Amino acid sequence: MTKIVLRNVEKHYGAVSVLRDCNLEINEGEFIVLVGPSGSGKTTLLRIIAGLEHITAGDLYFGERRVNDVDVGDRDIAMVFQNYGLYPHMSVYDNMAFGLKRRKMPTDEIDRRVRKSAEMLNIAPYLERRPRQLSGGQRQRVALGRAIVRDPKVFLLDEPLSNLDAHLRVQMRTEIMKVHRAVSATAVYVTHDQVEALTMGDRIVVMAEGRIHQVGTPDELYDSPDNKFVASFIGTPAMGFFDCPAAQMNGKGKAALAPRVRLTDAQHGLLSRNGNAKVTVGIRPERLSLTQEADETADILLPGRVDAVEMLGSEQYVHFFVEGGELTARVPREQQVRAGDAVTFRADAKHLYLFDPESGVALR
Ligand SMILES: Nc1ncnc2c1ncn2[C@@H]1O[C@H](COP(=O)(O)OP(=O)(O)OP(=O)(O)O)[C@@H](O)[C@H]1O
Repeated sequence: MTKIVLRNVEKHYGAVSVLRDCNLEINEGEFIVLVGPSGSGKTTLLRIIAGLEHITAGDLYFGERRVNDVDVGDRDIAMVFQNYGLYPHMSVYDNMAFGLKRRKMPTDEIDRRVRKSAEMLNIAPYLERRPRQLSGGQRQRVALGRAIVRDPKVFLLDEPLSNLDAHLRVQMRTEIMKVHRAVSATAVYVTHDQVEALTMGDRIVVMAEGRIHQVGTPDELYDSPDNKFVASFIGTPAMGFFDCPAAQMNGKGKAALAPRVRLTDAQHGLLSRNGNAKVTVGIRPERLSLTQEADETADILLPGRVDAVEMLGSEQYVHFFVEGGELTARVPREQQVRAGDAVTFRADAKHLYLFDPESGVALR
């Protein structure tokens, strides 16, 4: 186990800046997930931790030791990749033993470690097979096994489940977390899938365009996103937004189709402190429910028109336009809603998120 610290890390390829001013502390034994859209710099950050990429500026520490210039082989890390990286001509056993043999570990110790890891990962019956004789899920277990036999201080995983089907992916998430607990190494896991991030991470690092936007526990990111990007990226279906003049937020509603927004006193205070003429309002889909236009009890009343309905079996996602934006609501399947319908949704003021429309920063 080791603590990993990044201070003001930058990565440029020539004139192209790929990572900008990245600061992060990963605690000993923690399972950290780097999540973000394609091209946000997750893999680059992971490869920097591995020592596969050089840092353009800034510092990287493993514990107290500055490792900017330490070779991959001297960092005591193990990596698991999306494409497994197994040797096709070797048996599962030899794939797992390979790294240990190269380090001249005694044969009986290698055997003990390979068999113990194979037991843990339920691949003991396949030790004599070649990788091509295994399913995708079994190959991924071998790749994990090869990493854990080395008993590394740091475990780096780059989209290890993205080649697996949806069902297997869910199963392997649990397996990986079990393995992590058993080996108690510090783990850094890259994914573009926010559900994977929320279910696996002790903490999550949300990245976009080479920057770290927010670091927090799944609850912190879900409940208190620092900006509109994090708010929209974390959560399925995604949070919807509409822009609203601050002056309209007095409970009256300007026109027949304008949202009626009756804020809490605290939210009014926030708006006047920030001095915004306009504000972006965000609402999570599970906080909206269908109501009538004349609903006098609602803090927030949102008349709109249905854009599309996604049926999911147990429930449906209703996407609807309101003045200033588009929202999504989770609606019980019994409630009949069709594209083109005029609808009115309600929400409680305490479930609103307020953002600066220019910068996207959450108002606090
Ligand atoms: N060797 C390189 N030379 C120039 N640009 C590069 C190089 N490697 C990566 N990049 C660029 O750096 C950016 C970040 O890439 P990176 O692979 O880290 O993103 P990512 O978040 O892991 O994306 P993905 O989820 O698609 O793998 C991308 O815009 C990519 O094109």
